[in-house]
Amino acid sequence: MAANIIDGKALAHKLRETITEDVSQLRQDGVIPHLTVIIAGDDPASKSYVRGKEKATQQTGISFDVIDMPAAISEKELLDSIRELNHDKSVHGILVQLPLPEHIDEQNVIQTIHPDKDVDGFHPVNIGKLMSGQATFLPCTPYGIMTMLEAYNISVKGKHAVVIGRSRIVGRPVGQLLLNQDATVTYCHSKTHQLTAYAASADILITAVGKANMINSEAIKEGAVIIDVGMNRLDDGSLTGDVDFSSAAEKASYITPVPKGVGPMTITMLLKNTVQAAKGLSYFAG
Ligand SMILES: NC(=O)C1=CN([C@@H]2O[C@H](COP(=O)(O)OP(=O)(O)OC[C@H]3O[C@@H](n4cnc5c(N)ncnc54)[C@H](OP(=O)(O)O)[C@@H]3O)[C@@H](O)[C@H]2O)C=CC1
Ligand SMILES: Nc1nc(=O)c2c([nH]1)NC[C@@H]1CN(c3ccc(C(=O)N[C@@H](CCC(=O)O)C(=O)O)cc3)C=[N+]21
Repeated sequence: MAANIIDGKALAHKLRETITEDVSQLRQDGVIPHLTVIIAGDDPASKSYVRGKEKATQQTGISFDVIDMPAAISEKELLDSIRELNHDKSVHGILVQLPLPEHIDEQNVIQTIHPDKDVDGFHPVNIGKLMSGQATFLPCTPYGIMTMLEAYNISVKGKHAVVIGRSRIVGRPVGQLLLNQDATVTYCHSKTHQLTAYAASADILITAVGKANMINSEAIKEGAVIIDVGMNRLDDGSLTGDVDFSSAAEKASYITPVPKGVGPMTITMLLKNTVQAAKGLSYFAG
C-alpha cells in the first residue's frame, strides 16, 4: 500500500484563513488579540521556532511581541515579568519558550502563568481540565494532531493508538485526547521492553521522541496511520522526524511528513488558542 500523505502545511493554511477572519472581526469589535512570547537564552533552535510563531501571528493579524531575556536571568525576574503580563489586560496569551536554562524550575514558571492566558495549555489547572474532559486550552501539538485526524476523516474510536513518548507537552496529553475519543491507548517510553512489538500492533502510531529514523517499516502494521511529531536536525542541516518516512510510507495508510506535517499545525493551534483567549472562551476537551 502507498500511504496518503497528511499535508499539515496545507491544512494549517486553510485553518489560518478562518483565524484571520476571526481576528479581523475581533479588531472591528475593538479587541486586538495579543500574544507575548518570553524566551530566555539564545538557543538557535528556540530562536527559530519563535520566529515561526512571529511570522504566523503577523500573517493572521494577531499582535505579537517577544521578551528576550539573557540565559542568566534569575527565576524571580522571570516570574515577576510573567506576573506583570498576567495583569496586563492588553495581553491575551503568554507563552514561555521551552526548554528554559537549567537553573530555572520549569514547573514554577508554568504555574505562574494565569490559566486563562496559558495558550500552551501546560498549566496544571488546564491539564486537570483536559483529564476530566472540561473546556480548556488544549496543548497545541496534541490539539493539532487531533485536528489533522479529524480533517482526514480518520476515526480513532476503538482503535489501538500507541504513543511513543510521555512528555507533559506532547506524549501524555495526546494519549489523553485519544482516550477521550474512545481509542485504546498504550504509552511507550525509554524503559519500554519490546517497543517494536507494541509499535507494530498500532492502528494509530504517534512518535514523539526526538530520535531520527528510530521507527522503520518493521515496527509498522500494514494500513496503520503514522503521526510523526519528532523534529531532528541532521548534520547536513535538514529536518527529519522519528520515522523512516520512505519505508514507512509503503506500509502505512496515512503518514505525516517532517517538515510540513505536525509542526505547522502546532503553530496554527497556538493562533487559535490566542484568538480564543482574546474572546475570553476556551474549548471542550472531550
Ligand atoms: N512538531 C512539533 O510541533 C513539535 C515537535 N516536538 C518534537 O517532538 C519530539 C519529542 O518532544 P518532547 O515530547 O518535548 O520530548 P522529551 O524529550 O520531553 O520526551 C521524549 C520522550 O521520548 C522517550 N524516549 C527517549 N528515547 C526513547 C527510546 N529510545 N525509545 C522509546 N522512547 C524514548 C522519553 O522517555 P522517558 O520519559 O523514559 O525519558 C520521553 O518520554 C522532539 O523531537 C521535539 O523536537 C516537540 C514539540 C512540538
Ligand atoms: N512553550 C513552548 N511551546 C511550544 O509549542 C514549543 C516549545 N515551547 N518549545 C519547542 C517546541 C517545538 N515546537 C515546534 C513548533 C513548530 C514547528 C514547525 O513549524 N516546524 C516546521 C519546520 C520549521 C523549520 O524548518 O525549522 C515543520 O515541521 O514544517 C516545530 C516545532 C513548539 N514547541
